[in-house]
Amino acid sequence: MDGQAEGSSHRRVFLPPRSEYRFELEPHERLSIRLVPSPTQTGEEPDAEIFGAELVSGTQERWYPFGDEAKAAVSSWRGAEIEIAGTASTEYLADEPSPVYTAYSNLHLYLERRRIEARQALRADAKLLSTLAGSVLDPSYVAPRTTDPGAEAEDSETASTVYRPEGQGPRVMVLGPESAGKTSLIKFLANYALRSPAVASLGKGEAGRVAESLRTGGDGIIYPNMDANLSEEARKEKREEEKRSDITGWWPTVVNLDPSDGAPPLPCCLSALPLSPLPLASLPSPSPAFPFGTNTSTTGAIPPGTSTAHPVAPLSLWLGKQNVRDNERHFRRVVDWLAEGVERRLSRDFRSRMSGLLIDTPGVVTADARTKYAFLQHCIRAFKVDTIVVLGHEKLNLEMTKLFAGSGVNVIKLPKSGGVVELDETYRARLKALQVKTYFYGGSSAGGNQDGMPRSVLPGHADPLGGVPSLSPYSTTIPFDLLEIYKVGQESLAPSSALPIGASRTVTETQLVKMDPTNSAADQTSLLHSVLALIQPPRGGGGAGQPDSSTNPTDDEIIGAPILGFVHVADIDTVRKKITVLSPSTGRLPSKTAILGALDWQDV
Ligand SMILES: Nc1ncnc2c1ncn2[C@@H]1O[C@H](COP(=O)(O)OP(=O)(O)OP(=O)(O)O)[C@@H](O)[C@H]1O
Repeated sequence: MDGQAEGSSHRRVFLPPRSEYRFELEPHERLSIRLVPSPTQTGEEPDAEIFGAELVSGTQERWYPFGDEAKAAVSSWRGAEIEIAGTASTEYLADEPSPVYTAYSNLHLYLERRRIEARQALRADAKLLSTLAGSVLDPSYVAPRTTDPGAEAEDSETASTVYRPEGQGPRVMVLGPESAGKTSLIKFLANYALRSPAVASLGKGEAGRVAESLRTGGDGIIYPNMDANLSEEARKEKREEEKRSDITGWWPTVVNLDPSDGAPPLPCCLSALPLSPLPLASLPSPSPAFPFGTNTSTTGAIPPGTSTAHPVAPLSLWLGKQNVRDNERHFRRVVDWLAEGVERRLSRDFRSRMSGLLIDTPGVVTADARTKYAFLQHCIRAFKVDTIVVLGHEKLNLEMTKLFAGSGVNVIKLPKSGGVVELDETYRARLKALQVKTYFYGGSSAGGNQDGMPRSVLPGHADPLGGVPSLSPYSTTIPFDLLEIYKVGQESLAPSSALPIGASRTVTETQLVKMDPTNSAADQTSLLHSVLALIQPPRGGGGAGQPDSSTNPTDDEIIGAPILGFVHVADIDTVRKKITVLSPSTGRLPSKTAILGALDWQDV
């Protein structure tokens, strides 16, 4: 296709009502789609959406770009005509009915009812309201961490009794085998929630205050005495404005517990992404590198996009592995910390609380049945899941129903969509490399092909996919002893003679080990070309020229610390005892405390 004038491939496709047009892009293929504004055959307004994100037609042609091997489907309730530019080696109109129009939208309606009930409960509960609006948390509304470090899953039930369900929106977990369409369903449910005509407010005027807070650069969270300092006149003006602005749409939090390729912001992370219907209520699907919108917080370099919903203050923790089964005990610990972060948020942000959680999970494999899905059970308890959705897996559905019978957890079976694409290992490896590359170098537009030949830019492709600008990564050289790097659960390489008498050399699989690049050649080797997560220094950081910790932080302080950014280890100078790292933006690194995982990358 390279070198071919893509303008020649403009074509129109007619979508009958409740149909689905699917496409799958190969490497180097790009596509643009727009909704043609002409009325349907029955004279109705046409409509089209991609995983629940509406395509908007207007007087000006509005094109939606796709690339990076994106695979998706355009669905239409009333029927529509779409115009397509570019080529896709696979594209077809589905010949079987899509579950989007039946099972998936029914699920959304059920969740919508649950959110409205939660809103009613919140509006009616004065004590809870004052708690939520307060900056001081009432501990009775915060679920504590479910387990103590190292405790087994079975112990966790007793610890969760303090949790209060009042005013909680639905907490949905989507389960299924690999490539069941779990992430796509989460995106669909998130988009439908964001687009809802409901107003996530506590009553008249609340939405205006949220808007005001966001407009003035705040976090959109309403604190109790925010109005107290205003003059009477300013208050009156505000009340007037509040009447005018009612933000519609819920504020769901997507929790991603699947650290494999495609995880936001990078593989090996577990994240909670509180979504906001402002400025625009949709998570589009231009590239699989950003499955849930662009994530700005960890780079500091990417300005929030105006064309996509983006998370407000997302929380990412470092698992350091792409497969949760590689070290399940460690996974559970990270999950507990993430759940605690989410719980704190839901206790002070009423809109997130009433909107609920949408939890994406790694695909289950047959081996999980042997351990009774122990890691899933742990996550379900940690996040106080009340609705389990099983996508296209009879046995898993039966087993979940049995496991949670009588526990108040609702298990719902949904069909898998025929459009879901099985992704192979080489695709997954390319996606992982693309995510890392995009993090450091930003997006690349489709301005030229590999031979440097200019090619006609497809409509909508002048800017990089996802609106992520190109970045010029910055390299910093740091002495070994200034950067504290930890790794999880590997045997210490100290010679036995250096250990106290009687001490065993084994380090438990969840213990954190401080790396020693000065003395350990093995540590130097494992650091080179790795991507390190920089975490919030547990004890406040050490300032310029000083290491972050004077005393060793505890394991939990490190595991539970939010990720502030990532660096790539480009070079290790063993003679000068320095490490050269690449970061996406200039300026001081956000932290000098890092964790190593299994994520590495080389620019090829
Ligand atoms: N209806 C559809 N039409 C076309 N492509 C689709 C459709 N539904 C899903 N896909 C694509 O199929 C692929 C797999 O779907 P998805 O990522 O949702 O599955 P998953 O169950 O989350 O997979 P994993 O187990 O890898 O997490 C994705 O590239 C997605 O965009």
